[in-house]
Amino acid sequence: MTIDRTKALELNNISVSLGGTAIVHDISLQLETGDIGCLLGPSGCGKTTLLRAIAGFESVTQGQIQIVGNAVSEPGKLLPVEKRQVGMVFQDYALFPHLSIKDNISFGLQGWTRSAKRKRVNELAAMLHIDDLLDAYPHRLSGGQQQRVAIARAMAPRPRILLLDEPFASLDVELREQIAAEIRQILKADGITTILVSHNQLEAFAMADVIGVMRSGKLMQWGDAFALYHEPVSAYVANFIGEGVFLPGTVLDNGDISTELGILSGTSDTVTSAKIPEAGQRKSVLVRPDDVLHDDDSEFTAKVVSKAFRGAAYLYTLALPSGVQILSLVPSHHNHDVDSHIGIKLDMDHLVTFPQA
Ligand SMILES: Nc1ncnc2c1ncn2[C@@H]1O[C@H](COP(=O)(O)OP(=O)(O)OP(=O)(O)O)[C@@H](O)[C@H]1O
Repeated sequence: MTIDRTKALELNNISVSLGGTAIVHDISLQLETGDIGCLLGPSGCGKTTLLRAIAGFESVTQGQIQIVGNAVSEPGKLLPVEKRQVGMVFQDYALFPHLSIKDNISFGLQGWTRSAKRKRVNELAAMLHIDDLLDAYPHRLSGGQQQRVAIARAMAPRPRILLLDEPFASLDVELREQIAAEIRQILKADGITTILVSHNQLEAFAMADVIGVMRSGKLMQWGDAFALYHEPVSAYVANFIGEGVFLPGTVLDNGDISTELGILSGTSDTVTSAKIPEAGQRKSVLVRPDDVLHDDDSEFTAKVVSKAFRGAAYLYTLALPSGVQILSLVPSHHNHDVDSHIGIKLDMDHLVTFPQA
């Protein structure tokens, strides 16, 4: 049986200006029904503006936004927010202080019968573990509890799309990843298509099926966490997602790349360019910390510059003889002193290279 994976959200080449300044440039993306997408990027890159355009608070100067196949925004057309069937959770949660939690959650359920309302409120309260708070008022709740209520309120009318703007921003940093994973399960159980804004990649990884990395109003890459980490399309995305360094290298006649840590072969440049690189070209090879293995028998050595304890592993910063520094993630029972020399080798199953800057 094929599952109907209708496009819940489609952005086709949209641009958005604020006060006459172009903020979002020519962005296209799609989200399937029930999927969770995350817009990730540094402060000021236009994530919130894009979310607001999807919600209907901002109009587009170019392109089209479709929600479940209906054009809701295009130049000259802006379907009002209340007609888009979107649910929203803002950073500050914006609960109604004079309403009980129960009434906050059922606020958007006008027109529902009393029993249908009660059923939906109880169902969401159970999912979000706020059942015992239904008669309380917002001021009595912790930040985490208020956030759950805000999410329940936005989910209640079964919106076509749920929009979350930095939903974990006011929670403790240690809690964020865990709560993101928990909220993901709840959204998935309810089948709600969601798009959230974040500048924290761990949050994005824990929560989203698809992640869009933004920079200066542009969408640099739209893909799952694996693709962003292992197949970044640009040096910017490679730098932004995960840790890693660029190891200088030179293309050999057979397409392999000669580097300070040996000759590297494997698919390279498949992502950045269809052309086979020419011999002699200088390249930057993306080396992730998990690509660098400790091996006492290796012909290559590096000096330990610093190390950071990460629980199960140490993240070592190592200096190669040329001075180039690389990172290596090593199980923490291998404890090497700073300034000592260790043998290392690369273990990479595919190469990601970029033209050398
Ligand atoms: N009304 C406005 N008029 C002109 N420029 C604006 C307006 N509102 C926001 N901007 C600018 O638009 C850019 C994008 O802002 P936006 O809030 O979308 O970014 P963001 O990626 O969500 O950032 P953050 O993570 O800090 O919230 C910023 O440079 C901001 O200064």
